Amino acid sequence: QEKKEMYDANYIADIFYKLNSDPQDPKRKINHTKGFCASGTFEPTANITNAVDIPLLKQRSIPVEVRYSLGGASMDDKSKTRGMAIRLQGDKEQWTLVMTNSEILFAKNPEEFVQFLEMRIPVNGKVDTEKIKKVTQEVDSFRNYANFMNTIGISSLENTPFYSNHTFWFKTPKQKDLIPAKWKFIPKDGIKYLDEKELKNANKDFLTENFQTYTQAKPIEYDMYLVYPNKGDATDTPTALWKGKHKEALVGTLKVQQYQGMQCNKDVYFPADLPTGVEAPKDPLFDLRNATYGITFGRRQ
Ligand code: HEM
Repeated sequence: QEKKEMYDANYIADIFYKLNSDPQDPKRKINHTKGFCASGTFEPTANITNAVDIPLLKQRSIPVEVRYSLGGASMDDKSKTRGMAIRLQGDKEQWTLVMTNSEILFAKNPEEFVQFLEMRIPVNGKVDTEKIKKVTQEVDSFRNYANFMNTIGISSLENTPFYSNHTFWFKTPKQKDLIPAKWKFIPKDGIKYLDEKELKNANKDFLTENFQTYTQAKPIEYDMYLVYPNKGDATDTPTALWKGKHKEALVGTLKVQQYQGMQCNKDVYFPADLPTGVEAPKDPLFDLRNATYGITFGRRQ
């Protein structure tokens, strides 16, 4: 029990600082550090509120702020993990969705989350890669995450999908109980990875460069789907990969049009910022996640 209480948001913020901070730039974001900002619109599917009772989605076109990022403190766009944080700014309500290009998180609880990060902190200037390899195979969540990441490649943003990881809870017009669903944003250009030649030609800022070139002609579009669990799919952990076919609902289309510089790198995006009709996940990490974002944002001020 004592151990559990140690792993609060402050403790986890400290770990991120040990892993990712830069003494030259002490006020930078310490996870998903490199990123850029964009804007666009979200156009809900007509009548989607017949499936889920979210009044925000009655608005025909909702302005959106977007922050694309790389995982960790990587400064190289040729790394694999991507983040997309978006804020739907409706006339009356807003909805912040904070996602990565992985369908699953690497940890099912605070203990695993801490273990995953702590083993990556250099000791006497050295990262213990042997230990990381060994523990990755030993812990189910770590191994499953590593296996998932091995199935994907390095992608440009118009070819990158983004996932909620967590299962959220949705109000429907007819049922009393909320229903569980994950969400995903699937690029209309399809999910594709850079081939060897493209990788060789890409530089460490290719994501921004590609985005700016692409959006001169047209927006990058993603279809947002709710994915409903099948019988037996776990809804109480961000580590569960829901395999096979699922019932889905097309919620709407995100169109990302305008590059907006780097100013939003200073901002924070709270995954618990939800509109009427959507409720928080019931897993052991969501609240801690939000509390940690608050702490690291606070330390930047
Ligand atoms: C469960 C799935 C998770 C996803 C999909 C996710 C995704 C992201 C993304 C996309 C960002 C960058 C947001 C931005 O653009 O500013 C971010 C930031 C961050 N994440 Fe997560 N994350 C997850 C879980 C967690 C958990 C469990 C923790 C810690 C308990 C955590 C700690 C952080 C921190 C400290 C930041 C920086 C926040 C800031 O200072 O602005 N993440 N995450």
